[in-house]
Amino acid sequence: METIIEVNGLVKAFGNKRALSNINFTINKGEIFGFLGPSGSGKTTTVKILTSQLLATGGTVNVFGQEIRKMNDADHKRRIGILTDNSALYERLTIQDNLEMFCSLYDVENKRIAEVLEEVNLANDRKTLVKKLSKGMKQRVMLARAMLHKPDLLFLDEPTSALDPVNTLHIHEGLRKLNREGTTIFLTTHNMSEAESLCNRVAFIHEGVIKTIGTPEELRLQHSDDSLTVTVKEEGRMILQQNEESARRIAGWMQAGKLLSIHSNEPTLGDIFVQMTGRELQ
Ligand SMILES: Nc1ncnc2c1ncn2[C@@H]1O[C@H](COP(=O)(O)OP(=O)(O)OP(=O)(O)O)[C@@H](O)[C@H]1O
Repeated sequence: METIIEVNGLVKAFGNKRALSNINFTINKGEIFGFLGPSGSGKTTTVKILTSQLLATGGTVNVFGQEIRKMNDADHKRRIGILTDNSALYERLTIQDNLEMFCSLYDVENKRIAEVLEEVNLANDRKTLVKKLSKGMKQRVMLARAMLHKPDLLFLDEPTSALDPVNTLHIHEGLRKLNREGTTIFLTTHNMSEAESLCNRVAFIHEGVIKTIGTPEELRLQHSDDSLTVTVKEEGRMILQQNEESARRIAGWMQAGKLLSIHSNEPTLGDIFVQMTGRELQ
């Protein structure tokens, strides 16, 4: 499997404040990797270091097999797409003109613009001036810009933070499509349902330390308490532990046609985050 990002012992300090402590992880080609943590946990700092906008204090970061500090050549930059809160747009130009400028910079044909605008649900707004757009629409234009050149690696810092649920779903579809076409995605979020629906693997970061890394499924299984919630006619809803006694009671309710629903109590990623850190993700 091809490694796209390899981070070893990453440390970042701002003066005497440590924002990141001994961060280690690897991301393989084709993954959608989620970096989950509450505000101030170190997500943006990590993205900035991985995209060479900020220098690390210690440790090593390799992207596409090359040390990030040596990654200045245009070819490498061309392979990366970035959406962060400091991605700027030209306010006095239209969406189309903004994207055309980026096309010429990255040697992409203008016809690609229609495709990305479709993916971010802005196909009918391409002639609108950026200064007239809402915050969520601007975020979608910035996302379109980051996707325009079909980068091998896409960094998204809170990509749907300003979006309503309908546009969030639309964007998720667009990101899955880009991922199927070969783009590896590194995504930061404090939205656990976004991580559950999009990410192959997630890392939990808290106060600059990675608490755990795994697939959402692995993490749910590791933290599941094996209990079941059952709803029974005339008796209501109850929680049962999985054992012989519960199996006998469930079989009895089934025979009597009284079992209305049964499901395992798997924790959400948000529940697991609280279990591990004592803090909510939001
Ligand atoms: N330029 C800076 N100077 C000093 N401290 C900084 C600087 N940038 C970030 N920090 C501190 O580093 C820590 C991590 O910040 P970071 O922006 O990476 O968090 P985050 O997880 O991205 O938060 P959010 O979800 O709010 O964007 C915070 O304590 C923050 O105050």
